[in-house]
Amino acid sequence: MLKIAVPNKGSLSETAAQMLAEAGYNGRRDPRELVIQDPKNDVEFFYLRPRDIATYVGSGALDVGITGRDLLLDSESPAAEVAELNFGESTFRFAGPAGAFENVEQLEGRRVATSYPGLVGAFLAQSNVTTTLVKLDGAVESAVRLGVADAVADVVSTGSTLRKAGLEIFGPVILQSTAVLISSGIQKPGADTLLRRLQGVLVARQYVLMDYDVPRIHLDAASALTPGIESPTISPLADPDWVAVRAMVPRLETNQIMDALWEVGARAILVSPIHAVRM
Ligand SMILES: Nc1ncnc2c1ncn2[C@@H]1O[C@H](COP(=O)(O)OP(=O)(O)OP(=O)(O)O)[C@@H](O)[C@H]1O
Ligand SMILES: O=P(O)(O)OC[C@H]1O[C@H](OP(=O)(O)OP(=O)(O)O)[C@H](O)[C@@H]1O
Ligand SMILES: [Mg+2]
Repeated sequence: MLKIAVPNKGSLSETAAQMLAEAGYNGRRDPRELVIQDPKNDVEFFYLRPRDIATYVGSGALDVGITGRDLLLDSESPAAEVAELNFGESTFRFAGPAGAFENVEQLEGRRVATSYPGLVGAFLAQSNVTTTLVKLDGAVESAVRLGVADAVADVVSTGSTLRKAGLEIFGPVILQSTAVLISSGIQKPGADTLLRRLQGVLVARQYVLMDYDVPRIHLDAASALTPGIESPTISPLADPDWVAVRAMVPRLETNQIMDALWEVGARAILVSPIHAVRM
């Protein structure tokens, strides 16, 4: 039975659970449940703190897991990143009081607060900068105002938490993070199926199905707008001068593509959601 680690709390937990449900796996109903078996799919889910997931997977106690790339690197676990999961996107940055710092070298001899001492320590060492790391559990943005650190290094998404704390980003991007699927490195039955199903969920979310009719003489122009993944499906219509076309198109480009198709003579343009995909 494949043992899968899933975040039990925090920013990643809801989307991770939703993706697994869309991928056809059983989820937990009670948020206090720690382990859930899904015998039909021959998998078992362990609900753990996202920060601990890389440790469990890296040790081989669990086979695969969903966590953040920043947490994986911070843990220094030997678990390997298998795929990006297109949620939980953030950057990891240094920040300090407005105007106080311009580059990472200016942190020499200063105090830097972070919940990611492994990640930040490795980055500073690589940059040949010696600092005192102040290890905090969260809300690190308050550390400067409260006088326990001169700067912070933390997860930034919209930047609003930093702004509210009167801090400004400076220096290089420490890391671009995203939710990732990680593996112990030992190939277990079911791991490939999990990956394929999750990738199917990502594609189903990113694409819609577009159908339209177009005069045969304009087919090349229309097909160029909707090349699909491999190539569009072209079907004959009762009227020999017209054809029907079906292709997957990126969800975010739906309206621009419909406008452009209309311009080249396509009509009866229909868009439908994709519920599941196996590429
Ligand atoms: N605002 C955010 N936007 C996107 N990703 C985030 C955000 N905050 C944290 N993350 C990501 O979530 C993961 C952190 O998991 P963690 O359990 O610490 O979540 P959290 O939201 O900080 O929860 P908590 O602080 O309540 O424990 C990291 O991979 C981090 O990059
Ligand atoms: O750039 P923003 O969109 O403001 O998001 C970034 C903030 O979100 C997370 O905080 P969280 O709410 O998880 O609290 P924590 O610091 O206690 O973990 C992260 O640690 C940052 O503080
Ligand atoms: Mg947090």
